[in-house]
Parts: sequence; structure tokens; C-alpha cells
Amino acid sequence: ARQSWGYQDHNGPEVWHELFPLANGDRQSPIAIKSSEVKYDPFLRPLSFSYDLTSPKVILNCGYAFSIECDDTEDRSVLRAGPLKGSYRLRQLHFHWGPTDDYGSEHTVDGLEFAAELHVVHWNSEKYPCFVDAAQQPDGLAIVGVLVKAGEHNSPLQKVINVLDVIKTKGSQVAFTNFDPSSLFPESLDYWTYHGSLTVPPLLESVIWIVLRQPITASSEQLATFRSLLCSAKGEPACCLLSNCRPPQPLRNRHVRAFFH
Ligand SMILES: COc1ccc(C[C@H]2SC(=S)NC2=O)c(OC)c1
Ligand SMILES: [Zn+2]
Repeated sequence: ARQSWGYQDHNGPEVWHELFPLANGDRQSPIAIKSSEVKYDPFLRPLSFSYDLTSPKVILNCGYAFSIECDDTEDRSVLRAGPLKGSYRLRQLHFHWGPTDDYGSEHTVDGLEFAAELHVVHWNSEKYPCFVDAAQQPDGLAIVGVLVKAGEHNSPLQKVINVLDVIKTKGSQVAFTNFDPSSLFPESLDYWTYHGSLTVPPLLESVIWIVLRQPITASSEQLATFRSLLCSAKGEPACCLLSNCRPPQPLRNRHVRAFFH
């Protein structure tokens, strides 16, 4: 089948609107966060999450990223409070990165680009019966975004990196469990929040974004391992997944709120 979308010139973010008109929507993600324009909101609550180690089940190479898919058939791993009403069930986590350590995050902060960005995807299991339904609703998804800076080695991340050589090609997957996604969170849970979208097609405008202010680190070697994944399937000419980050999108009529002063 014709390659639908990707991150190269012929199928990348600049042309996604041809297949996915929502790309030009008015609540697209990521955005460039400008700390001078965010508004402290005293009604925002601290984030509350409780993740069960056994929720993660498999890690897979989906061709445009790798993701850790979780068992979301019951409310075992949930995110609550923060800007959210009700409880959001953990579905999957994945990363976005760039061709060098100089950029690769999707959200930027005061013009600063980071080397990568972790997305922890949850869906509103109180209001909607399943993930796919929730993904169609304006309050259906909640994604925690964690900025990744090139620096110190990240040992919880190493557990993920160690299996990437087994899922090198698009479509491959391997069992991956006994993992706590919050082991990848920074010490501070200060966050910004705004209403946005998935940053990959279908770019659905169903995400309450929660971007943590404090970045985590990963070593250059760890970041390089992300780029060694292939976006080609087994038996196809090898092509490395060097970058899978979408640039910031227009803020339009949106405000970013801060949980912190
Ligand atoms: C149909 O609803 C969804 C929801 C979430 C994802 C995961 C996305 S969300 C993001 S940011 N990066 C990803 O890979 C989907 O993937 C196509 C599709
Ligand atoms: Zn993402």
C-alpha cells in the first residue's frame, strides 16, 4: 500500500493536512510553551497517578515510533486530579525524538527544544466505554508529556532501551512487563496544561495535555539507540527512524495554564 504518512519530506508533518485535514485544526499539538504567557490557575490540583507494574504487556515498533502497550481492560493503572475530571486509564507510552541531541521534543519551552519527549497516553474510562471511543471525544484522552534532555544516563529508561534491538523492524513486538511508567517521571510533578491533539495522524483533537516542567535526562548513547530503530519492515531496504517529532502548531484561541507559580 502507498506509504500513508511518516516523517520524511514526501510524507511528513508539512503534508499531513493532505490526508488528515485536522492537521490545520484549531487545537493541534504540540505547541511552543511561552512561560511569560501561561496563567497560574489556583484551581488546578496536584497530579495523582497509580500504576500497576503488570499493566505493561508488550513493546512494539509501529514504524513511526516504539510504544509500550498496556492492558487497559480494567482500571488498574490510572491518572487522576491535576486538570482532570474523573479518572483516566493508562493505555500506552511512547517517545518522540530527533536526528541529533539538539532537537527532537515536540513541545518547546521558551524556544528551547529538548532531545526527546515521552508521552504517557491515558483515556477517560469513567465517561467512555473504550479507548477508540474516548479518542474521538474532546475530553477523551490525557497525555502526560515529559521533556528529555541529553545528559546523564537514565537507568529506568535503560530497561526499555535494552529490548529495542529485538524490535528493530516495523511491525515487530516482544513481551514487556513488570515496568512502572512513573519510574520515568522527574522528581517534580509541576506541569502546564492545555487542550490539544494527538501529534501523529489521525491528529484527533481529544487530548488534555499535561506537560511536566522538569525534564528528565538520557545519555547521548541512549538517545542514539532510539534512532537505530528501523521504520522499514523485515526484508525491506533498511531505513532508520531518525526523527519522529512534529513541530509546534498555532496556539489559536487557547491558553496554557500552570499548576505552579
Ligand atoms: C486512534 O487514537 C489514537 C490514540 C493514540 C495513538 C497513539 C499516538 S498519540 C501520540 S502523541 N503518538 C502516538 O503514537 C494513536 O496512534 C495512531 C491513535
Ligand atoms: Zn506522542
